[in-house]
Amino acid sequence: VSAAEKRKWTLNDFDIGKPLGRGKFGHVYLAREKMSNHIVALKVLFKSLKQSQVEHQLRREVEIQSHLRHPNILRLHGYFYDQTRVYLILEYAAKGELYKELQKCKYFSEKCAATYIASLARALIYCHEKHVIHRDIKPENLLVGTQGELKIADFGWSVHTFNHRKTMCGTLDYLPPEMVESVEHDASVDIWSLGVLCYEFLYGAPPFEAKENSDTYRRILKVELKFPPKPIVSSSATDLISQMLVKDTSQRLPLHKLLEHPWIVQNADPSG
Ligand SMILES: Cn1ncc2ncnc(NCCc3cnc(NC(=O)Nc4cccc(C(F)(F)F)c4)s3)c21
Repeated sequence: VSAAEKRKWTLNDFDIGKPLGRGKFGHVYLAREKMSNHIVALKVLFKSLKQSQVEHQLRREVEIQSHLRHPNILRLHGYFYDQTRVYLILEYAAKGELYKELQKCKYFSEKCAATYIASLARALIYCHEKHVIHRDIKPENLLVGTQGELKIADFGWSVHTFNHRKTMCGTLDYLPPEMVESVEHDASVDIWSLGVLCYEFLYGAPPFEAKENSDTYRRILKVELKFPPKPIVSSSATDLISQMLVKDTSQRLPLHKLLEHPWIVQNADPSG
């Protein structure tokens, strides 16, 4: 871990700037580290989040993040706490939250959507090579950097897959079904989420959206996938989405095959 990540930070190491957004569990501010003049995003977790509770999860997030260095993954430099709050020191994504851009323009062009999906696929291939599954890929967790590049943020819910095996290396015998079930899920959960995201980028809403959660749940389990007539979307795009939103995890299009799919090859801007 770099020296910066090890040192003990305090709030008065930073000048606090404008609010950037209110994420789950806390607010995010623009901030400048006084000594280096480095611009960062500082996430201040709500007091309600007892330090003890989040401490281990934060430590795991920092641990996972410390192994990840990728242009499409937002850096978490470290965290610190004072008597009242916990603070996360994050890379600043100058163009903010992707979901706000999606709300504004309703849906993205095929070229824009393909470029975003390709860069996310590359970032997820990188994560999976490091046995990290994000598990929470959605517009709210995607930020935009100065060059318009996507940054996957918030690994607060990600897992190191071999952790499971490590804890399970002895035996699965004593695990209840739900734990065995969760051990089952693997990197292919991120392929499914990327397929949902691709659909939402092109149509402006996720494929299984329904008023009631129970309906959404049923539609996901049935993979009730329908492509609306408007906006007009190419058949190669719907072909790609259909290969990702597959119930059988082993049949989902692997991420490296996604990068070779005609829709990506013909539409994604290689610079990402
Ligand atoms: C809005 N916005 N605009 C520009 C910009 N630039 C950078 N960042 C922004 N927003 C913050 C994005 C995040 C990245 N990583 C996160 N990580 C996290 O929030 N982790 C986390 C939360 C609560 C509890 C726990 C715990 F303790 F339970 F583990 C862990 S949030 C920006």
